[in-house]
Amino acid sequence: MRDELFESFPFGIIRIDSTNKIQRMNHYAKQLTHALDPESLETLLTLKPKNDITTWSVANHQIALNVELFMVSGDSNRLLLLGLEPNFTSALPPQFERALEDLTTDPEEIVLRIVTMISEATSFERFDLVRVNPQLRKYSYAYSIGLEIEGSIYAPYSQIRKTGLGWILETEAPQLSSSLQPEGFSFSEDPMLYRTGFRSALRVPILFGHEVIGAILLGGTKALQFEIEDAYLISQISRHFSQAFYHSGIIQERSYQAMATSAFLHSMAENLKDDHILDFLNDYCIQLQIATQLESIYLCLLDQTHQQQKLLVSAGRKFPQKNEWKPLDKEIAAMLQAKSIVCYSLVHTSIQNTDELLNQGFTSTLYAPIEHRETIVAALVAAAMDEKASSPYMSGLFKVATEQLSSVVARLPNAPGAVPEPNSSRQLPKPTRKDRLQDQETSGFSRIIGSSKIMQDTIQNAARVAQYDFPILITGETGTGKELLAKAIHQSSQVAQGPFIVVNSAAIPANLLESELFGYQEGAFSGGVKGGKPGKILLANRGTLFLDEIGELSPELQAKLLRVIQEQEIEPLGAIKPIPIKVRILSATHRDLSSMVEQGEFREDLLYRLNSIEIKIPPLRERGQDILELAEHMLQFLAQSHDTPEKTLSPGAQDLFLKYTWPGNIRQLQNIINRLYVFAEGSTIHTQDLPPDLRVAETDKGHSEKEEIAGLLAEFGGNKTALAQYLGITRTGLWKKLKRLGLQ
Ligand SMILES: Nc1ncnc2c1ncn2[C@@H]1O[C@H](COP(=O)(O)OP(=O)(O)OP(=O)(O)O)[C@@H](O)[C@H]1O
Repeated sequence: MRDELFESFPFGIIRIDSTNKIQRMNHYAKQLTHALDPESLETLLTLKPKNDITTWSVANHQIALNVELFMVSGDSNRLLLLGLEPNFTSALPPQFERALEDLTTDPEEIVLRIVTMISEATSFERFDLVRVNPQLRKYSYAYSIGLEIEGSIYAPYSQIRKTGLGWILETEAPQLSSSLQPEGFSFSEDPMLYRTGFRSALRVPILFGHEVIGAILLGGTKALQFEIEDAYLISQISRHFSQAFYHSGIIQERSYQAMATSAFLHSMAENLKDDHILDFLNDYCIQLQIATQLESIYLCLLDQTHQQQKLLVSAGRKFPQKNEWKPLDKEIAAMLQAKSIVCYSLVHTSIQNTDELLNQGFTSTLYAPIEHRETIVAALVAAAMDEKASSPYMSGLFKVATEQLSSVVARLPNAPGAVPEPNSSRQLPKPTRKDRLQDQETSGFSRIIGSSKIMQDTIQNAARVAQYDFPILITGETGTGKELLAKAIHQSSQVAQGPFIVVNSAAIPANLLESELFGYQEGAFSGGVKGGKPGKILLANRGTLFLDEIGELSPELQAKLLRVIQEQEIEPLGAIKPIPIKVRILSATHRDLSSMVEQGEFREDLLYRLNSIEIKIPPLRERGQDILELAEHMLQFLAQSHDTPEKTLSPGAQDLFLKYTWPGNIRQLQNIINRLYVFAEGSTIHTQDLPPDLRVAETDKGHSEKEEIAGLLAEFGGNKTALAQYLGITRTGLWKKLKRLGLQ
C-alpha cells in the first residue's frame, strides 16, 4: 500500500543531524538532489517542524518542493521528506480517498473508518486514536486497540509536555521512534512501552487548520517496524479525515451533553414530589425566559379532547389570561393541527399573521407542543417584542425544551377539572414501571413506517416475541430496516431499561473484531482508567446485543460467540477468569445462513442458537403503498426540519415510485428523496424531476433487480463507489449484492 503511493511520486528523504550535517537517506527521485545545495539547506533548516511548501531556484529553473518534517527520536535528528509534485502533500492512494467519500457524521463510524484505513496502511500491535481540545486543555482516547500497555500512560494535561503526545502537540509534526531503547527514551511513556514489549512507536498529529485536534499513536513490537514513509502516509490519511474527525468530535460532545442533561432531568422529574411539580414548571419558565430574553413565556395545559386550554404557569410580562379552562386559542388549535411548533410574526409576511398576542404589543410569538405518549398534552408559548420568538433558532431551542418538559408535564393528569390548583398538595399518580414500558413500546414500533399487510404482520410478530428472551434472527435485504426493528424489539423487551449495543461485523476489520466484541484483560488502558477495555458483549450486559451482518463473522469468532451464548459468560482477551453475563441476543443478516451452513461457512449449532425465532423483513418492492408512505414521511420531515414548504409527489411520480424495484431499499429511497427535496422546483415533484432509472420503470415494467443494478452500473461507468452512494449502501454491501446477482 505504502509503496503504491511512493512509487507514483518523485520524493527523497534527507537527514539533518544536530551538527547540521546533511545526509541523504534515499532518493527515489534524482531530481531532488539538485535541491540540496548549501543555500537551500540553510533555508530548510529554518523551516518549522511542520509541513511546508518551499520554492527553490535551482540552476536555471524553479522547482517547488513540498517539504514535510518528521522527528526520529533516540537522537535529535530531523528527517525531511521532500517532494517535487505540486500535489504531493495532498495525494493519497485512491482506495483511501474512496473510504472518505461517503460522508458520515457518525462519530463511531468515522473512528472505525480511521482504524480500518490505518490498519490497511501499516501493521502495528497497538493503536490509539486521541482527541485533543487545546482550548479546554483536555484530551481523551477515542479508540484504543492492541497490546495492553504495562503501567498508566495517561498524563494530566499539565504534564503532557513530557509525553510523545505533548511533543506532537507542540511541534505539530509526526514523531517516529524507530528503535525504542532504554538509553534513548524520549518521552515519559517510553519505559512503559518498552516494558510491554514495544520496540518502535509512531505518533502522528491530526491537524485541522492550524490546530492539533488529535493524534494517532502506533506501537510496534519490532525495531524499525515503522519507517518515515509510514509517518508520511499516516499524516496524509490524517489530513484527509481531519475535518470529519473534528466535526464528529463536536457532534459526540453535544450528544454526550444532551444525554447527560436528559438523564439528569428525567431523574429530577422522577424524584419530584407531586406537590412540587407546578413550582418546578414555574421555575423552569422563569429560567427559560431569563436565558432566552424573551418577553413572555407561559405553559398551557390542554384537555384530553383538545377543546379547552388552561394557563398553568407563566414568566415575564403577564398575559391577560386566568388560570382556568377556556376554549382553545386559534393559534394553539393551529399548533395541534400542525402537530409541531408554529410561529407568528408581524414582520414576516410569509408567516400567516392572525395572532391576537400580536395586537398586544408583541411582534412575534411561538407555540410549541409538549407530547406525552404521542398525544399533545400541553403547549409552551413564547412572545417577544422583536423577531426572536419566530426565529429558527428559538424553534430549535423550544423543541428541546418541550422534549425535556414532557416527562414532568406527563405527571399532571390532563382531564378537564382534574388539574391540581397551584401549590395544592393533592397526590398525583406516579407513572408506574409498566406505564413507562408501554410508553416505550409504542414509541419503538411506532417509528417503523409501513401499513402494508406484510409489514404490519412483521411488526406484530416482532412485538409479540419482544417480550420473551429468545434470540431473534432478523433477515432481509440491506436497508430494509433490520436495525430499526431490532431497536424496537429491545425497547419493548424486558431489558428495555438496559443498554442496546450494536456490533456490525462487516464494518469492523476482522483482526479488530475480536477485541471489539470481547474486550481486553484488566490493566491500565485508555485514559489511564484501570479495568481494561470492556468488549461490546460486556457493555450489553443486562440489555440487548445486536449483531448486525452476523454472516460475516469468522469461524473462530463464531466458535467464541457460541461459547458465550451457551455458557452465559465471556472471557476477555488475556483474562484470568470468565465474567458471567446476561445478554439478550438479536442478530441480523442479508445472507442466507442456511446455505452458508451447507457450504461450511457458518456453524450450524450457532445458527440454531441465534435463530430460535426468525423475522424476515420484506424488501421495499414487496411492500406496496409503504413506499409512498415512507416517501411522504421523509418529505414532511425534511420540510419541517428545514422550515420550508412541504413538497409532494405528483400522481405520475407516485406511480413510478411504485413500479421501481428499489434495490437499495429505504436507504436508496431516502437518498432520492433528499435529492428531490433539494432540486425539484415548486411544491409538486413531477415525473421529469425523478432520476433516469426511476423513469425507465415507466416503460420497462418487467425489470428485474439484476437488470436494474446492471443498468445502473453501466450508467455510473462502472464506478462502484458512486453507485453504492446512490443506492445508499456501503461499498461492501454493493459488492455483496453484485456477487449475489452474478454481476461481479
Ligand atoms: N419502516 C421504516 N420506517 C422508517 N424508517 C425506516 C424504516 N425502515 C428503515 N428505515 C430507515 O432506513 C435506514 C436503514 O434502516 P436500517 O439501518 O435499520 O436497515 P438495515 O436493514 O439494518 O440495513 P443494513 O443491512 O444495510 O445494515 C435507517 O435510517 C432507518 O431509520
